Amino acid sequence: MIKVSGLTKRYGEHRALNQVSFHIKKGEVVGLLGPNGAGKSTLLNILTGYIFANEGQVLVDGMDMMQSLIAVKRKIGFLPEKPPLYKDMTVKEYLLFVAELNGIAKKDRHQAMEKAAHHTGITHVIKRRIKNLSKGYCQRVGLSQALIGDKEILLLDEPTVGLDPKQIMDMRQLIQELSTTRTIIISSHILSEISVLCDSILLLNKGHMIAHEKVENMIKNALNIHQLILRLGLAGCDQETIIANIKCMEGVLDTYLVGTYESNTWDYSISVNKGYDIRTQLVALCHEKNYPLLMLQPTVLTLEEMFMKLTEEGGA
Ligand SMILES: Nc1ncnc2c1ncn2[C@@H]1O[C@H](COP(=O)(O)OP(=O)(O)OP(=O)(O)O)[C@@H](O)[C@H]1O
Repeated sequence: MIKVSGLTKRYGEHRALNQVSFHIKKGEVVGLLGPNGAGKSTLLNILTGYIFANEGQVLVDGMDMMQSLIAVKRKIGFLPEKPPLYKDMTVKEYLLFVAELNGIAKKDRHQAMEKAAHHTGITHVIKRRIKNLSKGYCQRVGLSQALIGDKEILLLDEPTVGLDPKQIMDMRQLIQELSTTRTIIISSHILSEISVLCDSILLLNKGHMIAHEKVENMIKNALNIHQLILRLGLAGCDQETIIANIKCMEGVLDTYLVGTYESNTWDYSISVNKGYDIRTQLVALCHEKNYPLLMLQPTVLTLEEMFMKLTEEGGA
């Protein structure tokens, strides 16, 4: 449904996107993740046709975005982080206006407005002024404007930001309902939200795409890495040598200094491939090198830690 190849966007010398390629199938719900400045908004803005890339190609349903911009735009609905609402209008006036902007014939606008309002459950407030609605309802109005014109693809930028817990649950349920018949990309910082709503995760970091994985694989990968926290007393320990000694053990993926959680101690995080239990070796190493071993605690990598691992320096 959406095929992106070699997309690069430069702002002056800075590359906000660097050779990004991915393929999203019809009906897929994709979570767009990445730390601040990763390029998420830039990517969404290119996919909505709001800005253009310097290099690369976007195909939507087989149509080249550059060559068939209007036809592509007709397929894509966009809910920006701050929906473009005219607060003095009633919901009905606003949605009719959006229908007009979408090029819908006058005789069909009313029906398009009603359909979108029905989808998002705001039919009972269409006569109210937008400025008098709660944030949750404003977000629903924003979603309705994205749906007007039976859009096949929805791009949702941080759709639950600023909502209270009840509104968040309602919004998620709404997105789940819409996802049964649409292709959706959701940009979010909330990993639990992405793992509930999405089929796959597209992870960006500093303009590079570093993963496009099914959510279940991402979780499985996280579970496949075991993590140990090793606490050593300071006496006679050279941190770099300790890290080097641990890193050369079989099965160890990474080791780094976490910090101090108890006076005169250092905690080290050790990631180990599933199937390896290096605890006995670690105890032997500490004994041999006289490292004061104070704690050795296994933990499981959460999706958040997996995300941190992939987006940290050199994580790709
Ligand atoms: N109009 C612009 N002019 C110059 N640089 C820009 C412009 N827009 C974005 N950038 C830069 O491009 C990079 C990617 O920005 P973008 O807003 O796409 O990231 P993001 O992943 O959406 O971040 P956030 O989560 O903070 O919204 C950042 O370094 C940003 O400073």
